[in-house]
Amino acid sequence: MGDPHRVEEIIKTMQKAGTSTIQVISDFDMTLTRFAYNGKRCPTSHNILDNSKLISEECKAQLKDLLNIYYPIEIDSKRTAKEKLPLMVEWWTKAHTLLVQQRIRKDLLQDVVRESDAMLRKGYQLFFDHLLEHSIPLLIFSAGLGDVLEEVIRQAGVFHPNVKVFSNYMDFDETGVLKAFKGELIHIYNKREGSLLNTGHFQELKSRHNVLLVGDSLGDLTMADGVHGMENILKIGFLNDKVGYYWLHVHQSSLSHPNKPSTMQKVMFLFLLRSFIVLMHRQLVQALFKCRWTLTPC
Ligand SMILES: Nc1ccn([C@@H]2O[C@H](COP(=O)(O)O)[C@@H](O)[C@H]2O)c(=O)n1
Repeated sequence: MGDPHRVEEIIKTMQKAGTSTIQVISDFDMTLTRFAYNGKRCPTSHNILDNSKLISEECKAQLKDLLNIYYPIEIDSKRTAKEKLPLMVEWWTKAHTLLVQQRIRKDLLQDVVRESDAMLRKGYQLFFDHLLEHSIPLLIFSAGLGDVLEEVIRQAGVFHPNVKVFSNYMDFDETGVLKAFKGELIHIYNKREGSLLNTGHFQELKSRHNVLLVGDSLGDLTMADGVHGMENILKIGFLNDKVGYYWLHVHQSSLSHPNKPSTMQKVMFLFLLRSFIVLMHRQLVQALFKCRWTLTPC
């Protein structure tokens, strides 16, 4: 936390305002799902499909090549969002074109998810159930694959009525074969609540001015842009491998990412480290003395 006092203030204000004023906006991949389990990377909603039996070996190799080219760009903290945006659109477009060529069958998506290593984050049950219990809307904004991620949530038994997903959805033909993707492409830099509200489906959100925002990348920071009359926002970022301290640099007020230390913090740290070493040394000397006294017969 950049400013723990401010975070505490926000939490207290939100608690006082009550559950009827809150909405939760969350990213999906690597935020609601696990980043790794037993030392192994968990799949994104795209990866679930990419690595499945529905994709030919040749296509798998092509999708992997794309991942190897574009993922390092996605997490490169030296490039600006402006620089990355066209490249991300390029990645998503190429990958979706390849997926469409695979003639994926809708009725097999359930199996693919069941056979995958997809896993919701530890504590997900409590999180989803608690929001339902208090009728708090959970909006999931994902640049992943809507049909796949919905299935992950459904199979985990937490696709409650208060959960709304905003993502890339597949368009199937009358025989249930993938023919295209519906609507505007959603990538990591255009996830916004504003576009949802314009559809008129979520009028109830207009009275919810307090937001809990959860994500893991820079693009996720703007997911609440467009929330009407926002009063308080608490942003929680998961530090996976997307150099997360930038979250704090941008929004110092309410994040739980490790920050890049200031000079003052470095001086404090060195001072504390020195005090700790001196103390340990003293205790060690005392212990040695004590030891000698105990061992020496009177
Ligand atoms: N072909 C692709 C394209 C993107 N990804 C990953 O999906 C993530 C987006 O999903 P969110 O729920 O986090 O919005 C993104 O971080 C990409 O790394 C992919 O795996 N394959």
